Amino acid sequence: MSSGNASNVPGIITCKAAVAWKAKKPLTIEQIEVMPPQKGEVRIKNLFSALCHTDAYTLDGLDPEGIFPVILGHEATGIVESVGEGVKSVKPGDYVIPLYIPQCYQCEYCKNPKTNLCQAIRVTQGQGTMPDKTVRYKCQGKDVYHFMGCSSFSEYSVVCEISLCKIESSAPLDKVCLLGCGISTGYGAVINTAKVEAGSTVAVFGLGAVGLAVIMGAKQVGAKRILAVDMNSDKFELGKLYEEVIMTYASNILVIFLLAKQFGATDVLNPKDLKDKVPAQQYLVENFDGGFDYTFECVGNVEVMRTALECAHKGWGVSVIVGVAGAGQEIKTRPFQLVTGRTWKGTAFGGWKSRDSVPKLVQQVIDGSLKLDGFISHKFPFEQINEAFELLHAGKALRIILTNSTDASISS
Ligand SMILES: NC(=O)C1=CN([C@@H]2O[C@H](COP(=O)(O)OP(=O)(O)OC[C@H]3O[C@@H](n4cnc5c(N)ncnc54)[C@H](O)[C@@H]3O)[C@@H](O)[C@H]2O)C=CC1
Ligand SMILES: N[C@@H](CCC(=O)N[C@@H](CSC=O)C(=O)NCC(=O)O)C(=O)O
Ligand SMILES: [Zn+2]
Ligand SMILES: [Zn+2]
Repeated sequence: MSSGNASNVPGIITCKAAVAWKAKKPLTIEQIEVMPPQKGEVRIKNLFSALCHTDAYTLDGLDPEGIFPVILGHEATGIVESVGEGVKSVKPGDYVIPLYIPQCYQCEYCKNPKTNLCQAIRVTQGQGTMPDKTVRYKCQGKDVYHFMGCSSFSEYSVVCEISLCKIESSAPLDKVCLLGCGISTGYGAVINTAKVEAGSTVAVFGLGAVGLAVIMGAKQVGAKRILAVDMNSDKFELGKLYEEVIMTYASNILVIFLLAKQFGATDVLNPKDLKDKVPAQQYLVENFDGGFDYTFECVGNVEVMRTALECAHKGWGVSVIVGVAGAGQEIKTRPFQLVTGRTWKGTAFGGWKSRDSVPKLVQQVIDGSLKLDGFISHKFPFEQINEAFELLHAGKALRIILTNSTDASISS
């Protein structure tokens, strides 16, 4: 790797990255060139990054904004390597979490307490570039696009200063990467978006890390009944999935794999078990006191979104869409469902204003009030990234942490 020069101006870094050249094809580990950070930009060394379903969705060609070749990845912890002109909030050596929803503090969205959707760089971020409409990555002489403003499946990446938060150096860096997306999203969906009250009833569809974080949040706020729904019954109990994972990937498994019930679910349902093909919403309304106070869709399936809305309680039930549906998909229901008092909402990053909130969530991890271990099923070296995608697709993993850098150290 070559870095820097005699005048202290950062130079091009040559390092490894997992490049997605095309949709639906495995990533390839390549030598890439990472340009120096420009005005308002920061170059970071990614230490740990985790896979989110949204990375798989984009690699599968389902994202209308998907663009290739690209470096995916958006749940990471890193260390600042160099900063561009004008950068004040971080300096080389600071530990950081990249944020796919930035916080500029200046746009009308940042000034509005009702939203976390800073729009300062949204257009160019969606086009896979930095705000000046150019990219900072090259591979085999070709430009490679950025992803969600993060591209953490690279040893080094360049991100906007407004897309970074500085975190405590004492944080467990190999775990708090999860706060860059999935766990913050599920937890925030409960706390910020739905504002679930103690004593509520809750149904959660989809028991990946996002859905399990919803369950964790619902339990924390004192929900009295939490139904966990998944087509994969292995997600309900500590056991079956765990045993299979141990047998297959014995060298990589962590001995912490808590599933729906361990997170706080009081009831579980596999819709495949419903007799006589009764629609799931009908079954749920009939068997759960007319429906739930709050429901959360954490799958990305528009049929499930409809079920989640229609099993929210008549008169007051609120259904939150968390899952991201594929290009061309649309939601539908009878308007009568809304006329009769159900509310349909959505959430991005759990409603957290990112730079203000993520350092506080990290602090909660440090003080032990927010626990992340149960969301981590595997830790792999970065080079095993394709195996990690296969496990996620097969429903045999929650969050898989990739160790991006040889000098990253793992907390106990
Ligand atoms: N709105 C936001 O800000 C964010 C949205 N997401 C989205 O949230 C969703 C969940 O993400 P992860 O937990 O990472 O995914 P995951 O792939 O780990 O988990 C999804 C779960 O849904 C289950 N599932 C699949 N089909 C189902 C069905 N018909 N009914 C019930 N369960 C079903 C799977 O078995 C799996 O357990 C994805 O769509 C992802 O793109 C993720 C992060 C942030
Ligand atoms: N690019 C897609 C939409 C993808 C999407 O909805 N992303 C979520 C985060 S998913 C994280 O894992 C999100 O927060 N979106 C807000 C945003 O401004 O993109 C499409 O074009 O439909
Ligand atoms: Zn994500
Ligand atoms: Zn803003």
